[in-house]
Amino acid sequence: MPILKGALVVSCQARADNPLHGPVHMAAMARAAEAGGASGIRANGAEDVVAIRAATALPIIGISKVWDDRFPVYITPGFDDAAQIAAAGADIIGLDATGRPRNGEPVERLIARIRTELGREVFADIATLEEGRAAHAHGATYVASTLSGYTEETTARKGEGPDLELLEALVAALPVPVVAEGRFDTPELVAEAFRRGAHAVVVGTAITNPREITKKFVRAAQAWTA
Ligand SMILES: CC(=O)N[C@H](C=O)[C@@H](O)[C@H](O)[C@H](O)COP(=O)(O)O
Repeated sequence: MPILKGALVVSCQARADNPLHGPVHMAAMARAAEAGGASGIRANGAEDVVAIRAATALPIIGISKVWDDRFPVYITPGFDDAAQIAAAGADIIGLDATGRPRNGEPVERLIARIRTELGREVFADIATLEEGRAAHAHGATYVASTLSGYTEETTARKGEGPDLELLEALVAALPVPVVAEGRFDTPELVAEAFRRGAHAVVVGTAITNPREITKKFVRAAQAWTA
């Protein structure tokens, strides 16, 4: 199932250090997101994807985060990671499509194999316009601003809210659906993304990470009481 135009996709992810880590909590998050009107789910790891697949019929963008000190790429670095996520029930495979070194085959081959051997759409996480163009040329179905602020070249962007300029540039340059993802943490920013031509918007932390949401409120409380 594809991600439809105008979709609000909710990213349901919690790392091992998060009290909500684990498939039971992530499946409940996905059900809550669906009940709230979400049109898609992004999820990490085969266990979470299996549980979410059982909980909802919404399209799932599945990723597999694999950390390896030798390589900067950790979002679905290799074909085996993609195959596991597809087998778990993901409709669409999300991956790091930057040109950075990865533990696996070159990204162009990875994209081609996911499409032909797994029969899945590819959701390309990138950080720059050039990477977006390359991902499209390699056959990505969707191109998303996910990694802006998280690569060496773009770290300066991280403290600055979502990368609306990159979003706009991708929309102008590419004939494929461009998805806004990364620090879209208010309804107003979601509306702004659509105004700038986004096909869909993915929201994670601001909806599904109560620890980080609590921190924001606590900071406000502390600033007031200091
Ligand atoms: C850089 C990276 O690894 N991003 C990850 C990708 O899956 C997630 O940690 C983000 O939560 C997701 O992209 C949604 O973004 P935000 O949580 O800002 O709404």
